[in-house]
Amino acid sequence: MERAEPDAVSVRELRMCYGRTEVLRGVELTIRRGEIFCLLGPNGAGKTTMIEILEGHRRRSGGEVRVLGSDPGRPGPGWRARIGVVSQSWRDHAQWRVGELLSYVAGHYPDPHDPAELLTLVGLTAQRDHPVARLSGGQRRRLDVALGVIGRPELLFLDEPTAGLDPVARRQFHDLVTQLSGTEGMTILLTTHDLTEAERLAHRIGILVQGRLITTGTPAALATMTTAGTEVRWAEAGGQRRELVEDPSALLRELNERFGCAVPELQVRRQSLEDTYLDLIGR
Ligand SMILES: Nc1ncnc2c1ncn2[C@@H]1O[C@H](COP(=O)(O)OP(=O)(O)OP(=O)(O)O)[C@@H](O)[C@H]1O
Repeated sequence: MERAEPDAVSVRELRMCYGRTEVLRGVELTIRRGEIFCLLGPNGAGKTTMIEILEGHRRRSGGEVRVLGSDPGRPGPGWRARIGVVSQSWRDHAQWRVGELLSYVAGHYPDPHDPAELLTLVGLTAQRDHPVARLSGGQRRRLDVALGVIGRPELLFLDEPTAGLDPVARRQFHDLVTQLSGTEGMTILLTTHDLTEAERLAHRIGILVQGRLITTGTPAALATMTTAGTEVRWAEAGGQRRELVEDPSALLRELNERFGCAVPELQVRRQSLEDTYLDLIGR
């Protein structure tokens, strides 16, 4: 019955106060099944608080929340096994061996992944017999992810999953998330401060500022939301010229005619998600 719920997450008028400080102020959000949704926002905006409420780890002050059809504040039996949380608490299990820990956690789920296959998927086969304490930061992060998805969750929460990873490990992690979303049809909610990561991974992005979700949209739609689209720069008459245009073709033709084929110091740059983000949070 619960599985007939069309959306993975539905949030209406969500409010959260710590004492007298209001941290979430009427958040409205829907995440469709199978979506990778990325929550962006400055430090202290309320992202972790919101994720903890959706995971059922924090009691909200007000509003309606449904996660996989249930209220995470009062989940039904079996609900917790349907969500995956990538946590760092496994570091307390430093003496466990990687493969043993994964097999132990798999034993708590009705239909878990095969631990050996999952180790291959996250690139930790060579570390199967290593104690958790001996893993590097990036390897631990992969183990965190393996532990978060071992129970084949329908919805996975990732709070700043690539913080501290080097560029190669980060790219491998992106491939892993895309693969999990594609092959398992998993819904994924992640937070990050890396806008390139958000652009690369997310089907939709939401920007949370001071406890309010001020906009949601696809990365492409958000990138051109607050500006004309393309920035063209060139040098002329001893100075720098800059124009923002929706379609640069006409301007480029005009510059070519004016200068011949080599327009001095020509730069053409699409407006990025970062431009919109900085513009929106700066307002
Ligand atoms: N347990 C708590 N008690 C009191 N205030 C808290 C608690 N947890 C978070 N806060 C406050 O709530 C606000 C939102 O914090 P939260 O961690 O949700 O933000 P965030 O968007 O995840 O930030 P960051 O990007 O820095 O991780 C902050 O002002 C923080 O100081």
